[in-house]
Amino acid sequence: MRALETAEENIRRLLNNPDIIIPNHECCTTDKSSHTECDLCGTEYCSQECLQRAMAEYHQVLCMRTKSRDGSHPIEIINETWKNFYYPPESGSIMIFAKIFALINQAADKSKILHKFSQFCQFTSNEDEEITHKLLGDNFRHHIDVLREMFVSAFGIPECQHWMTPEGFSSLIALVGTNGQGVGSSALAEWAKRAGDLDLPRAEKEQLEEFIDNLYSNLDDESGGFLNCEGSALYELQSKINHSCDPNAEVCFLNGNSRITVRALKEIHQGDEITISYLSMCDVDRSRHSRQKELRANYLFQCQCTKCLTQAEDPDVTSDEEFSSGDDDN
Ligand SMILES: C[S@@+](CC[C@H](N)C(=O)[O-])C[C@H]1O[C@@H](n2cnc3c(N)ncnc32)[C@H](O)[C@@H]1O
Repeated sequence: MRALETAEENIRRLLNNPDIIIPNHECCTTDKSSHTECDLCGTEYCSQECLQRAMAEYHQVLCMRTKSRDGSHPIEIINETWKNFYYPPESGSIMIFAKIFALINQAADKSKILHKFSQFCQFTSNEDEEITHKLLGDNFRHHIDVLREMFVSAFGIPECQHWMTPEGFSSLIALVGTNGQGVGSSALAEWAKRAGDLDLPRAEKEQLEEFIDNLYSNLDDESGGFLNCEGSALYELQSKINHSCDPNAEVCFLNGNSRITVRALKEIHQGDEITISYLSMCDVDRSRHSRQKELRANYLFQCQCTKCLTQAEDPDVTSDEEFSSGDDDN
């Protein structure tokens, strides 16, 4: 998910203005001289190393083997269908399923990689709470079935039969839904961070900061928050970390790429459980009732963190500012 465009190309595209020039080009991390592509299908990679790794792990299965895009390849059909279901499509998030099937299909030792996936939580519902993951609810059921049939025809391999039934495919969706981590990389954000860190004379620094502020405010008007190369990723270790509404650590992307970091928010002693928040910074400050509602809908659990247990006697009130989903207050 490394951005392939330069920061300048990024801003020109997002503002639909081909004349914008950004200063301090040395802060842009995109190195086009290292870019390469798959000879057969033309998929672009940030480096030869990245292409070789993809080839070794999954690209031989995903490769369309032609550079012409006429919409008939199963991968194109899956992507197009996804875009029709969602806007903005963030089509990367459907490609994680294609990558999972391709990884297994291409692996020499299929049982080893299947074992890895079996280590992630993959419940579709929490029977004690009588709740089902919101992606699997009535509104989404038809979409899931359409996608399942497409995946069956594109990747129907014997080793993955357990995910090809309606229940099995739902459990795969729940696996990504409850363990997946959103990743966004943006050439502009990387440039802005590095440019902001430059050691410059005061007047020059203020001018640069003003330029960056203006860029972001224009971007907000033009494209909203949709700036990044976005997708979902599964991190084996990070997905083992439980949620707390008063976490002692947080997840961050220090380099603006897909390398994840878990950073302490307070002192953590030997033997303490490391916890992160599955809720956004803003949502984690809401009432216990609102937090639990969101965690039940998205992650299928009744939060047992220390903060929730301490607030167990609080009345079931919803925070003034409700979650953006606008769900019923159940
Ligand atoms: C991404 S996994 C976290 C790792 C998981 N505990 C494991 O053993 O693999 C998320 C699941 O962990 C459990 N979980 C995480 N935080 C929790 C909390 N605060 N209270 C209760 N269950 C929690 C829930 O079952 C949730 O669906």
